[in-house]
Amino acid sequence: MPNNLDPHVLVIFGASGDLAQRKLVPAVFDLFRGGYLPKNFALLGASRTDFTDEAFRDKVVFNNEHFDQKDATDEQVKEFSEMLFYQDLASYDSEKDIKALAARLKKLDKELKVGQNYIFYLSTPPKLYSTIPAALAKAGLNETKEGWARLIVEKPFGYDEESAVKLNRDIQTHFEENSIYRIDHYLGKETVQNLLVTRFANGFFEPLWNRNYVQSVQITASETVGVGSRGGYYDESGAMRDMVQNHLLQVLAHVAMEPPIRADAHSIRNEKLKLFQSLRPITRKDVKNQVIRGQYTAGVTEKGKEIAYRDAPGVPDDSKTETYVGMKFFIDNWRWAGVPFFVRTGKCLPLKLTEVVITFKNPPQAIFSEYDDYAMSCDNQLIIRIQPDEGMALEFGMKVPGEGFRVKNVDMDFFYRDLTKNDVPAAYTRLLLDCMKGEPTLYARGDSVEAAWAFIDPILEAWKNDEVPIYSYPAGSWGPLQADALWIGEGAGWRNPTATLTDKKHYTKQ
Ligand SMILES: NC(=O)C1=CN([C@@H]2O[C@H](COP(=O)(O)OP(=O)(O)OC[C@H]3O[C@@H](n4cnc5c(N)ncnc54)[C@H](OP(=O)(O)O)[C@@H]3O)[C@@H](O)[C@H]2O)C=CC1
Ligand SMILES: O=C1O[C@H](COP(=O)(O)O)[C@@H](O)[C@H](O)[C@H]1O
Repeated sequence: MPNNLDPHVLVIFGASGDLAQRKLVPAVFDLFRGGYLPKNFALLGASRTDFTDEAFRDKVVFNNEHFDQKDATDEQVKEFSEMLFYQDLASYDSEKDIKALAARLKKLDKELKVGQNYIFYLSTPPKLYSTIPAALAKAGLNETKEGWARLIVEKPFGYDEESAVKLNRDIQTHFEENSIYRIDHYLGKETVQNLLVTRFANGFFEPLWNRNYVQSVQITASETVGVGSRGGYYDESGAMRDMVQNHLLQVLAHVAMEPPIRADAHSIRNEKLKLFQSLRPITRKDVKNQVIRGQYTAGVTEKGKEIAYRDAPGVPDDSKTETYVGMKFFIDNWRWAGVPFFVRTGKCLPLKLTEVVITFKNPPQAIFSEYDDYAMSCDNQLIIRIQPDEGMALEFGMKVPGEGFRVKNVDMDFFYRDLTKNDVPAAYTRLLLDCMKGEPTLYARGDSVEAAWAFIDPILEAWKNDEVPIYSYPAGSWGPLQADALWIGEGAGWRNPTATLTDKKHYTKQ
Protein backbone atom coordinates (compact mmCIF):
# COMPACT_ATOMS: atom_id res chain seq x y z
CA MET A 1 0.00 0.00 0.00
CA PRO A 2 1.47 3.37 -0.95
CA ASN A 3 2.46 5.52 1.99
CA ASN A 4 2.10 9.19 2.61
CA LEU A 5 5.77 10.03 2.64
CA ASP A 6 7.03 13.53 3.33
CA PRO A 7 8.32 15.38 0.25
CA HIS A 8 12.11 15.09 0.23
CA VAL A 9 15.37 14.96 -1.69
CA LEU A 10 17.47 11.80 -1.61
CA VAL A 11 21.12 12.79 -2.08
CA ILE A 12 23.40 9.91 -3.08
CA PHE A 13 27.10 10.58 -2.53
CA GLY A 14 29.17 8.35 -4.82
CA ALA A 15 26.31 8.27 -7.34
CA SER A 16 28.65 7.51 -10.23
CA GLY A 17 29.55 4.18 -8.60
CA ASP A 18 28.58 0.55 -8.83
CA LEU A 19 26.12 0.42 -5.93
CA ALA A 20 24.08 3.37 -7.15
CA GLN A 21 23.80 1.83 -10.58
CA ARG A 22 23.15 -1.77 -9.54
CA LYS A 23 20.96 -1.33 -6.49
CA LEU A 24 20.02 2.17 -5.40
CA VAL A 25 18.51 3.74 -8.52
CA PRO A 26 16.64 0.50 -9.42
CA ALA A 27 15.30 0.41 -5.83
CA VAL A 28 14.06 4.01 -6.05
CA PHE A 29 12.44 3.14 -9.38
CA ASP A 30 10.62 0.23 -7.72
CA LEU A 31 9.26 2.68 -5.15
CA PHE A 32 8.16 4.96 -7.98
CA ARG A 33 6.42 2.07 -9.80
CA GLY A 34 4.71 1.05 -6.59
CA GLY A 35 3.36 4.58 -6.11
CA TYR A 36 5.34 5.08 -2.90
CA LEU A 37 7.31 8.18 -3.80
CA PRO A 38 5.80 11.50 -2.82
CA LYS A 39 4.86 13.85 -5.65
CA ASN A 40 7.53 16.28 -4.52
CA PHE A 41 10.62 14.14 -4.69
CA ALA A 42 14.08 14.35 -6.24
CA LEU A 43 17.09 12.08 -6.31
CA LEU A 44 20.26 14.15 -6.42
CA GLY A 45 23.38 12.24 -7.39
CA ALA A 46 26.62 13.76 -6.11
CA SER A 47 30.16 12.67 -6.97
CA ARG A 48 33.31 13.88 -8.67
CA THR A 49 32.57 12.57 -12.17
CA ASP A 50 31.53 15.34 -14.47
CA PHE A 51 27.92 14.63 -15.47
CA THR A 52 25.07 16.88 -16.51
CA ASP A 53 21.62 15.90 -15.24
CA GLU A 54 20.98 14.28 -18.63
CA ALA A 55 24.26 12.34 -18.66
CA PHE A 56 23.54 11.07 -15.15
CA ARG A 57 20.04 9.95 -16.20
CA ASP A 58 21.58 8.12 -19.15
CA LYS A 59 24.07 6.34 -16.92
CA VAL A 60 21.73 5.17 -14.19
CA VAL A 61 18.48 4.74 -16.13
CA PHE A 62 18.66 4.54 -19.91
CA ASN A 63 22.07 2.91 -20.30
CA ASN A 64 22.04 0.93 -17.09
CA GLU A 65 21.93 -2.84 -17.66
CA HIS A 66 20.73 -3.29 -14.06
CA PHE A 67 17.75 -1.00 -14.53
CA ASP A 68 14.74 -3.22 -15.19
CA GLN A 69 11.77 -1.36 -16.61
CA LYS A 70 9.50 -4.31 -15.71
CA ASP A 71 5.87 -3.50 -16.54
CA ALA A 72 6.39 0.28 -16.64
CA THR A 73 5.72 2.22 -19.85
CA ASP A 74 8.39 4.32 -21.57
CA GLU A 75 6.50 7.43 -20.42
CA GLN A 76 6.71 6.28 -16.82
CA VAL A 77 10.44 5.66 -17.13
CA LYS A 78 10.84 9.14 -18.62
CA GLU A 79 8.76 10.65 -15.82
CA PHE A 80 10.95 8.85 -13.28
CA SER A 81 14.18 9.94 -14.95
CA GLU A 82 13.07 13.57 -14.69
CA MET A 83 13.13 13.24 -10.92
CA LEU A 84 16.89 12.59 -11.12
CA PHE A 85 19.47 15.39 -10.90
CA TYR A 86 23.21 15.55 -10.53
CA GLN A 87 25.70 17.75 -8.71
CA ASP A 88 29.40 17.30 -9.42
CA LEU A 89 31.87 17.76 -6.59
CA ALA A 90 35.60 18.40 -6.46
CA SER A 91 36.43 16.30 -3.44
CA TYR A 92 33.26 15.74 -1.36
CA ASP A 93 34.32 18.11 1.43
CA SER A 94 35.82 21.31 0.05
CA GLU A 95 34.12 24.54 0.98
CA LYS A 96 33.26 25.07 -2.65
CA ASP A 97 31.61 21.64 -2.84
CA ILE A 98 29.48 22.16 0.21
CA LYS A 99 28.36 25.59 -0.92
CA ALA A 100 27.48 24.23 -4.36
CA LEU A 101 25.54 21.32 -2.86
CA ALA A 102 23.70 23.57 -0.40
CA ALA A 103 22.79 25.97 -3.22
CA ARG A 104 21.53 23.11 -5.38
CA LEU A 105 19.41 21.78 -2.54
CA LYS A 106 18.01 25.23 -1.91
CA LYS A 107 17.04 25.49 -5.57
CA LEU A 108 15.40 22.05 -5.61
CA ASP A 109 13.68 22.92 -2.37
CA LYS A 110 12.22 26.04 -3.87
CA GLU A 111 11.12 24.34 -7.11
CA LEU A 112 9.74 21.19 -5.54
CA LYS A 113 8.75 22.46 -2.11
CA VAL A 114 10.36 19.58 -0.27
CA GLY A 115 10.27 21.42 3.04
CA GLN A 116 14.02 21.01 3.69
CA ASN A 117 13.67 17.23 4.13
CA TYR A 118 16.85 15.46 3.07
CA ILE A 119 18.25 11.93 3.08
CA PHE A 120 22.01 11.79 2.57
CA TYR A 121 23.17 8.37 1.39
CA LEU A 122 26.90 7.61 1.80
CA SER A 123 27.68 5.28 -1.10
CA THR A 124 31.35 6.17 -1.36
CA PRO A 125 34.48 4.38 -0.20
CA PRO A 126 34.30 4.12 3.64
CA LYS A 127 37.16 6.56 4.22
CA LEU A 128 34.64 9.34 3.43
CA TYR A 129 32.05 8.19 6.01
CA SER A 130 33.35 10.62 8.66
CA THR A 131 34.29 13.40 6.26
CA ILE A 132 30.98 13.88 4.48
CA PRO A 133 28.79 14.25 7.62
CA ALA A 134 31.25 16.83 8.96
CA ALA A 135 31.05 18.73 5.69
CA LEU A 136 27.25 18.58 5.74
CA ALA A 137 27.27 19.97 9.26
CA LYS A 138 29.48 22.85 8.16
CA ALA A 139 26.80 23.84 5.67
CA GLY A 140 24.04 23.40 8.26
CA LEU A 141 22.55 20.55 6.26
CA ASN A 142 22.60 18.10 9.19
CA GLU A 143 19.77 19.89 10.98
CA THR A 144 17.45 21.80 8.75
CA LYS A 145 15.25 24.53 10.18
CA GLU A 146 11.96 23.42 8.68
CA GLY A 147 12.38 19.73 7.95
CA TRP A 148 14.50 16.68 8.78
CA ALA A 149 17.90 15.36 7.71
CA ARG A 150 18.71 11.63 7.77
CA LEU A 151 21.97 9.90 7.00
CA ILE A 152 22.29 6.41 5.50
CA VAL A 153 25.71 4.82 5.96
CA GLU A 154 26.74 1.90 3.76
CA LYS A 155 28.77 -1.03 4.96
CA PRO A 156 31.43 -1.63 6.12
CA PHE A 157 30.74 0.25 9.33
CA GLY A 158 34.27 0.23 10.73
CA TYR A 159 37.09 -2.23 10.32
CA ASP A 160 37.20 -3.35 13.95
CA GLU A 161 35.70 -2.25 17.25
CA GLU A 162 38.01 0.73 17.67
CA SER A 163 37.31 2.16 14.24
CA ALA A 164 33.56 1.52 14.60
CA VAL A 165 33.53 3.40 17.92
CA LYS A 166 35.41 6.26 16.30
CA LEU A 167 33.09 6.33 13.29
CA ASN A 168 30.04 6.35 15.58
CA ARG A 169 31.53 9.20 17.55
CA ASP A 170 32.39 11.17 14.41
CA ILE A 171 28.96 10.79 12.89
CA GLN A 172 27.05 11.26 16.14
CA THR A 173 28.78 14.61 16.58
CA HIS A 174 26.73 15.87 13.66
CA PHE A 175 23.64 13.65 13.47
CA GLU A 176 21.37 12.39 16.26
CA GLU A 177 21.43 8.59 16.60
CA ASN A 178 17.78 8.42 15.50
CA SER A 179 18.72 10.14 12.22
CA ILE A 180 21.53 7.66 11.44
CA TYR A 181 20.61 4.63 9.34
CA ARG A 182 23.39 2.00 9.17
CA ILE A 183 22.39 -0.24 6.33
CA ASP A 184 22.74 -4.03 6.39
CA HIS A 185 20.94 -5.42 3.36
CA TYR A 186 20.27 -8.76 5.10
CA LEU A 187 17.88 -6.91 7.39
CA GLY A 188 15.93 -5.85 4.31
CA LYS A 189 15.37 -9.47 3.25
CA GLU A 190 11.76 -10.50 3.83
CA THR A 191 12.74 -13.90 5.17
CA VAL A 192 15.13 -12.44 7.73
CA GLN A 193 12.28 -10.26 9.00
CA ASN A 194 10.00 -13.29 8.89
CA LEU A 195 12.21 -14.99 11.47
CA LEU A 196 10.71 -12.61 14.02
CA VAL A 197 7.16 -13.39 12.91
CA THR A 198 7.83 -17.13 12.90
CA ARG A 199 9.07 -16.95 16.45
CA PHE A 200 6.84 -14.36 18.00
CA ALA A 201 3.51 -14.81 16.20
CA ASN A 202 3.30 -18.55 16.84
CA GLY A 203 2.69 -19.92 20.32
CA PHE A 204 3.95 -23.41 19.64
CA PHE A 205 7.57 -22.47 18.86
CA GLU A 206 8.19 -20.56 22.07
CA PRO A 207 8.19 -23.52 24.52
CA LEU A 208 10.66 -25.36 22.25
CA TRP A 209 12.94 -22.44 21.41
CA ASN A 210 15.52 -22.87 24.16
CA ARG A 211 18.19 -25.08 25.72
CA ASN A 212 15.60 -27.66 26.90
CA TYR A 213 14.68 -28.75 23.39
CA VAL A 214 17.26 -27.35 21.00
CA GLN A 215 20.37 -29.45 20.39
CA SER A 216 22.15 -26.98 18.12
CA VAL A 217 21.61 -24.07 15.76
CA GLN A 218 23.47 -23.60 12.49
CA ILE A 219 23.47 -20.70 10.08
CA THR A 220 24.96 -21.06 6.61
CA ALA A 221 25.44 -18.40 3.94
CA SER A 222 27.18 -20.09 1.04
CA GLU A 223 28.03 -18.51 -2.28
CA THR A 224 29.08 -20.12 -5.52
CA VAL A 225 30.89 -17.07 -6.85
CA GLY A 226 34.51 -16.24 -6.19
CA VAL A 227 35.76 -12.73 -5.56
CA GLY A 228 35.68 -11.89 -9.26
CA SER A 229 36.92 -8.37 -9.83
CA ARG A 230 36.46 -7.33 -6.17
CA GLY A 231 39.83 -8.74 -5.06
CA GLY A 232 41.20 -5.35 -4.04
CA TYR A 233 38.32 -4.70 -1.64
CA TYR A 234 37.90 -8.29 -0.51
CA ASP A 235 41.51 -8.92 0.38
CA GLU A 236 41.33 -6.08 2.94
CA SER A 237 38.09 -7.45 4.29
CA GLY A 238 37.78 -11.25 4.17
CA ALA A 239 34.71 -13.34 4.92
CA MET A 240 34.62 -12.47 8.61
CA ARG A 241 34.29 -8.73 8.03
CA ASP A 242 32.35 -9.03 4.78
CA MET A 243 29.64 -11.42 5.95
CA VAL A 244 29.89 -12.61 9.57
CA GLN A 245 30.32 -9.41 11.60
CA ASN A 246 27.30 -7.82 9.97
CA HIS A 247 24.87 -10.01 8.00
CA LEU A 248 25.21 -13.31 9.83
CA LEU A 249 25.30 -11.85 13.33
CA GLN A 250 22.12 -9.96 12.41
CA VAL A 251 20.48 -13.22 11.32
CA LEU A 252 21.70 -14.81 14.54
CA ALA A 253 20.14 -11.99 16.56
CA HIS A 254 16.76 -12.63 14.92
CA VAL A 255 17.03 -16.34 15.69
CA ALA A 256 18.25 -16.05 19.26
CA MET A 257 17.15 -12.76 20.83
CA GLU A 258 14.54 -12.56 23.57
CA PRO A 259 11.01 -11.48 22.63
CA PRO A 260 10.89 -7.69 22.37
CA ILE A 261 8.11 -6.10 24.39
CA ARG A 262 6.80 -4.43 21.24
CA ALA A 263 7.57 -4.66 17.53
CA ASP A 264 9.16 -1.22 17.45
CA ALA A 265 12.70 -0.08 16.69
CA HIS A 266 13.66 0.64 20.29
CA SER A 267 12.44 -2.66 21.72
CA ILE A 268 13.80 -4.86 18.93
CA ARG A 269 17.18 -3.15 18.86
CA ASN A 270 17.48 -3.37 22.65
CA GLU A 271 17.01 -7.13 22.49
CA LYS A 272 19.57 -7.46 19.71
CA LEU A 273 22.11 -5.54 21.72
CA LYS A 274 21.52 -7.79 24.73
CA LEU A 275 22.02 -10.82 22.53
CA PHE A 276 25.34 -9.54 21.19
CA GLN A 277 26.41 -8.74 24.73
CA SER A 278 25.59 -12.34 25.75
CA LEU A 279 27.89 -13.93 23.18
CA ARG A 280 30.58 -15.81 25.08
CA PRO A 281 33.84 -14.20 23.98
CA ILE A 282 36.07 -16.39 21.85
CA THR A 283 39.44 -15.54 23.31
CA ARG A 284 42.56 -15.63 21.19
CA LYS A 285 43.48 -18.97 22.69
CA ASP A 286 40.03 -20.43 21.88
CA VAL A 287 40.25 -19.45 18.25
CA LYS A 288 42.03 -22.60 17.08
CA ASN A 289 39.27 -24.81 18.54
CA GLN A 290 36.28 -22.71 17.61
CA VAL A 291 36.99 -20.90 14.37
CA ILE A 292 38.23 -22.35 11.10
CA ARG A 293 39.37 -20.08 8.31
CA GLY A 294 39.84 -21.23 4.75
CA GLN A 295 40.84 -19.94 1.34
CA TYR A 296 39.76 -21.47 -1.96
CA THR A 297 42.18 -22.94 -4.43
CA ALA A 298 41.38 -23.62 -8.09
CA GLY A 299 38.44 -25.92 -8.72
CA VAL A 300 35.10 -26.31 -10.41
CA THR A 301 31.90 -24.72 -9.15
CA GLU A 302 28.43 -24.79 -10.68
CA LYS A 303 29.56 -21.67 -12.55
CA GLY A 304 32.42 -23.59 -14.19
CA LYS A 305 36.19 -23.48 -13.68
CA GLU A 306 37.35 -21.13 -10.95
CA ILE A 307 40.88 -19.85 -10.49
CA ALA A 308 42.49 -19.88 -7.06
CA TYR A 309 41.72 -16.89 -4.82
CA ARG A 310 45.40 -15.90 -4.84
CA ASP A 311 45.30 -15.67 -8.65
CA ALA A 312 42.29 -13.34 -8.69
CA PRO A 313 42.94 -9.74 -9.84
CA GLY A 314 43.91 -7.47 -6.97
CA VAL A 315 44.83 -10.34 -4.61
CA PRO A 316 48.48 -10.73 -3.52
CA ASP A 317 50.15 -14.11 -4.25
CA ASP A 318 50.76 -14.72 -0.57
CA SER A 319 47.37 -13.49 0.69
CA LYS A 320 46.17 -14.95 3.97
CA THR A 321 42.69 -13.50 3.66
CA GLU A 322 39.93 -15.97 4.45
CA THR A 323 37.26 -16.71 1.87
CA TYR A 324 35.62 -19.19 4.26
CA VAL A 325 34.76 -19.04 7.95
CA GLY A 326 33.20 -21.82 10.01
CA MET A 327 32.75 -21.19 13.71
CA LYS A 328 31.18 -22.56 16.86
CA PHE A 329 30.23 -20.45 19.87
CA PHE A 330 27.87 -20.16 22.81
CA ILE A 331 25.40 -17.63 24.12
CA ASP A 332 25.67 -17.17 27.84
CA ASN A 333 22.10 -16.44 28.80
CA TRP A 334 19.20 -18.23 30.42
CA ARG A 335 17.62 -19.37 27.15
CA TRP A 336 20.67 -20.72 25.36
CA ALA A 337 23.07 -21.89 28.08
CA GLY A 338 25.05 -24.85 26.73
CA VAL A 339 23.55 -24.84 23.19
CA PRO A 340 26.24 -24.70 20.49
CA PHE A 341 25.72 -22.24 17.64
CA PHE A 342 27.50 -22.82 14.35
CA VAL A 343 27.93 -20.18 11.66
CA ARG A 344 29.66 -20.55 8.32
CA THR A 345 30.02 -18.63 5.11
CA GLY A 346 32.23 -18.94 2.09
CA LYS A 347 32.88 -18.11 -1.53
CA CYS A 348 33.11 -20.83 -4.18
CA LEU A 349 31.00 -23.34 -2.29
CA PRO A 350 28.69 -25.77 -4.11
CA LEU A 351 25.41 -23.81 -3.75
CA LYS A 352 24.17 -20.28 -3.30
CA LEU A 353 21.97 -20.44 -0.23
CA THR A 354 21.37 -18.92 3.16
CA GLU A 355 19.58 -21.02 5.75
CA VAL A 356 19.10 -21.50 9.46
CA VAL A 357 18.78 -25.02 10.83
CA ILE A 358 17.43 -25.64 14.32
CA THR A 359 18.11 -29.22 15.37
CA PHE A 360 15.92 -30.43 18.22
CA LYS A 361 16.98 -32.93 20.84
CA ASN A 362 16.11 -36.59 20.38
CA PRO A 363 13.30 -38.16 22.38
CA PRO A 364 14.61 -39.42 25.75
CA GLN A 365 14.60 -43.04 24.64
CA ALA A 366 14.78 -44.66 21.22
CA ILE A 367 12.14 -47.40 21.24
CA PHE A 368 11.91 -48.06 17.51
CA SER A 369 14.88 -49.96 16.23
CA GLU A 370 14.39 -49.66 12.47
CA TYR A 371 15.04 -46.30 10.90
CA ASP A 372 15.21 -45.77 7.19
CA ASP A 373 17.47 -42.76 7.41
CA TYR A 374 19.50 -42.91 10.58
CA ALA A 375 20.69 -45.56 12.99
CA MET A 376 19.22 -44.29 16.24
CA SER A 377 16.51 -41.75 15.65
CA CYS A 378 15.17 -39.08 13.33
CA ASP A 379 16.68 -35.66 13.05
CA ASN A 380 13.95 -33.27 14.10
CA GLN A 381 15.04 -30.17 12.28
CA LEU A 382 13.43 -26.89 11.37
CA ILE A 383 15.09 -25.59 8.22
CA ILE A 384 14.47 -21.94 7.58
CA ARG A 385 15.42 -21.04 4.03
CA ILE A 386 16.38 -17.38 3.84
CA GLN A 387 17.25 -17.73 0.13
CA PRO A 388 16.57 -19.21 -2.38
CA ASP A 389 13.27 -21.15 -2.19
CA GLU A 390 12.32 -18.85 0.68
CA GLY A 391 10.31 -20.77 3.22
CA MET A 392 10.71 -23.41 5.87
CA ALA A 393 10.59 -27.17 6.29
CA LEU A 394 10.00 -29.18 9.43
CA GLU A 395 11.54 -32.62 9.42
CA PHE A 396 10.26 -35.43 11.60
CA GLY A 397 9.82 -39.20 11.68
CA MET A 398 6.76 -41.08 10.38
CA LYS A 399 5.92 -44.76 10.33
CA VAL A 400 6.49 -46.46 6.99
CA PRO A 401 3.23 -48.21 6.07
CA GLY A 402 3.38 -51.97 6.55
CA GLU A 403 4.49 -54.35 9.21
CA GLY A 404 6.66 -53.47 12.18
CA PHE A 405 7.71 -49.95 13.16
CA ARG A 406 9.94 -48.67 10.42
CA VAL A 407 10.48 -44.93 10.76
CA LYS A 408 11.31 -42.55 7.97
CA ASN A 409 12.20 -38.86 7.96
CA VAL A 410 9.60 -36.74 6.17
CA ASP A 411 9.08 -33.02 5.92
CA MET A 412 6.34 -30.42 5.95
CA ASP A 413 7.37 -27.73 3.58
CA PHE A 414 6.14 -24.16 3.29
CA PHE A 415 7.12 -21.82 0.48
CA TYR A 416 7.04 -18.12 1.25
CA ARG A 417 6.00 -17.33 -2.32
CA ASP A 418 2.64 -19.05 -1.65
CA LEU A 419 1.78 -16.18 0.70
CA THR A 420 1.45 -13.57 -1.99
CA LYS A 421 1.20 -13.12 -5.73
CA ASN A 422 2.93 -9.75 -5.44
CA ASP A 423 6.66 -9.37 -6.01
CA VAL A 424 8.58 -9.59 -2.77
CA PRO A 425 10.36 -6.22 -2.48
CA ALA A 426 14.13 -6.27 -2.93
CA ALA A 427 16.10 -5.58 0.25
CA TYR A 428 17.29 -2.12 -0.83
CA THR A 429 13.77 -1.13 -1.87
CA ARG A 430 12.35 -2.00 1.52
CA LEU A 431 15.20 -0.35 3.42
CA LEU A 432 15.06 2.88 1.42
CA LEU A 433 11.32 3.07 1.94
CA ASP A 434 11.78 2.62 5.69
CA CYS A 435 14.30 5.44 5.84
CA MET A 436 11.96 7.67 3.84
CA LYS A 437 9.31 6.91 6.46
CA GLY A 438 11.72 7.57 9.32
CA GLU A 439 11.46 3.93 10.44
CA PRO A 440 14.83 2.64 11.70
CA THR A 441 13.90 -0.87 12.96
CA LEU A 442 15.63 -2.63 10.07
CA TYR A 443 18.82 -0.61 10.38
CA ALA A 444 21.63 -1.42 12.78
CA ARG A 445 22.02 0.72 15.89
CA GLY A 446 25.46 2.11 16.77
CA ASP A 447 25.86 0.26 20.06
CA SER A 448 25.04 -3.14 18.59
CA VAL A 449 27.46 -2.64 15.70
CA GLU A 450 30.17 -2.00 18.29
CA ALA A 451 29.10 -5.05 20.33
CA ALA A 452 29.27 -7.24 17.21
CA TRP A 453 32.80 -6.00 16.50
CA ALA A 454 33.82 -6.66 20.12
CA PHE A 455 32.91 -10.34 19.61
CA ILE A 456 34.79 -10.60 16.31
CA ASP A 457 37.93 -8.62 17.18
CA PRO A 458 39.89 -11.29 19.15
CA ILE A 459 39.44 -13.70 16.24
CA LEU A 460 40.78 -11.16 13.77
CA GLU A 461 43.68 -10.45 16.12
CA ALA A 462 44.60 -14.13 16.36
CA TRP A 463 44.51 -14.39 12.57
CA LYS A 464 46.52 -11.25 12.07
CA ASN A 465 49.21 -12.68 14.33
CA ASP A 466 49.12 -16.01 12.52
CA GLU A 467 48.24 -17.89 15.67
CA VAL A 468 46.16 -20.41 13.71
CA PRO A 469 46.53 -21.88 10.23
CA ILE A 470 44.50 -20.94 7.20
CA TYR A 471 43.32 -24.09 5.42
CA SER A 472 42.79 -24.38 1.72
CA TYR A 473 39.73 -25.91 0.06
CA PRO A 474 39.09 -26.54 -3.60
CA ALA A 475 36.54 -24.24 -5.21
CA GLY A 476 33.27 -26.18 -5.47
CA SER A 477 33.66 -28.02 -2.14
CA TRP A 478 31.94 -27.24 1.16
CA GLY A 479 35.08 -25.66 2.63
CA PRO A 480 37.99 -27.05 4.62
CA LEU A 481 37.39 -30.47 6.17
CA GLN A 482 38.75 -29.13 9.46
CA ALA A 483 35.46 -27.27 9.89
CA ASP A 484 33.65 -30.61 10.32
CA ALA A 485 35.65 -31.20 13.49
CA LEU A 486 33.87 -28.26 15.14
CA TRP A 487 30.88 -30.58 15.45
CA ILE A 488 32.61 -33.39 17.35
CA GLY A 489 30.33 -34.35 20.24
CA GLU A 490 27.58 -31.96 19.12
CA GLY A 491 25.46 -34.17 16.84
CA ALA A 492 23.92 -33.01 13.59
CA GLY A 493 26.95 -31.81 11.58
CA TRP A 494 26.87 -29.22 8.82
CA ARG A 495 23.89 -29.63 6.58
CA ASN A 496 25.34 -29.84 3.08
CA PRO A 497 22.48 -29.87 0.61
CA THR A 498 23.21 -31.38 -2.78
CA ALA A 499 20.82 -29.06 -4.59
CA THR A 500 18.50 -26.17 -3.92
CA LEU A 501 14.82 -27.07 -3.89
CA THR A 502 14.34 -25.27 -7.18
CA ASP A 503 16.49 -27.93 -8.79
CA LYS A 504 15.54 -30.87 -6.67
CA LYS A 505 12.78 -31.53 -4.17
CA HIS A 506 14.88 -32.97 -1.38
CA TYR A 507 18.00 -32.19 0.47
CA THR A 508 20.20 -35.14 1.27
CA LYS A 509 22.48 -35.50 4.22
CA GLN A 510 26.19 -35.76 3.45
N1 LIG B 1 28.79 -2.34 -4.86
C1 LIG B 1 28.15 -3.14 -4.03
O1 LIG B 1 27.51 -4.11 -4.40
C2 LIG B 1 28.17 -2.87 -2.57
C3 LIG B 1 28.81 -1.75 -2.06
N2 LIG B 1 28.77 -1.51 -0.71
C4 LIG B 1 29.44 -0.33 -0.17
O2 LIG B 1 28.88 0.83 -0.74
C5 LIG B 1 29.87 1.80 -0.97
C6 LIG B 1 29.84 2.17 -2.44
O3 LIG B 1 30.09 1.02 -3.19
P1 LIG B 1 30.46 1.09 -4.74
O4 LIG B 1 29.50 1.93 -5.48
O5 LIG B 1 30.69 -0.30 -5.16
O6 LIG B 1 31.85 1.83 -4.68
P2 LIG B 1 32.69 2.48 -5.83
O7 LIG B 1 34.09 2.03 -5.62
O8 LIG B 1 32.05 2.27 -7.16
O9 LIG B 1 32.66 4.01 -5.39
C7 LIG B 1 31.52 4.83 -5.48
C8 LIG B 1 31.97 6.20 -5.97
O10 LIG B 1 32.80 6.80 -4.99
C9 LIG B 1 33.74 7.63 -5.66
N3 LIG B 1 35.11 7.23 -5.26
C10 LIG B 1 35.74 6.09 -5.50
N4 LIG B 1 36.98 6.09 -4.97
C11 LIG B 1 37.12 7.27 -4.40
C12 LIG B 1 38.17 7.89 -3.68
N5 LIG B 1 39.32 7.25 -3.48
N6 LIG B 1 37.98 9.13 -3.20
C13 LIG B 1 36.83 9.77 -3.42
N7 LIG B 1 35.80 9.24 -4.10
C14 LIG B 1 35.93 8.01 -4.58
C15 LIG B 1 33.62 7.40 -7.12
O11 LIG B 1 32.88 8.48 -7.66
P3 LIG B 1 33.59 9.79 -8.24
O12 LIG B 1 34.95 9.40 -8.74
O13 LIG B 1 32.67 10.21 -9.34
O14 LIG B 1 33.63 10.73 -7.12
C16 LIG B 1 32.80 6.15 -7.23
O15 LIG B 1 31.98 6.13 -8.38
C17 LIG B 1 31.20 1.18 -0.54
O16 LIG B 1 31.52 1.64 0.74
C18 LIG B 1 30.91 -0.31 -0.50
O17 LIG B 1 31.65 -0.92 0.53
C19 LIG B 1 28.09 -2.32 0.14
C20 LIG B 1 27.43 -3.43 -0.31
C21 LIG B 1 27.45 -3.82 -1.69
O1 LIG C 1 27.41 -7.70 1.48
C1 LIG C 1 27.72 -8.65 0.80
O2 LIG C 1 26.79 -9.56 0.50
C2 LIG C 1 26.93 -10.39 -0.64
C3 LIG C 1 25.93 -11.53 -0.46
O3 LIG C 1 24.64 -10.99 -0.41
P1 LIG C 1 23.40 -11.86 -0.89
O4 LIG C 1 22.24 -10.95 -0.68
O5 LIG C 1 23.64 -12.20 -2.33
O6 LIG C 1 23.38 -13.08 -0.05
C4 LIG C 1 28.33 -10.91 -0.79
O7 LIG C 1 28.47 -11.55 -2.05
C5 LIG C 1 29.30 -9.77 -0.75
O8 LIG C 1 30.63 -10.28 -0.77
C6 LIG C 1 29.11 -8.94 0.50
O9 LIG C 1 29.91 -7.77 0.42
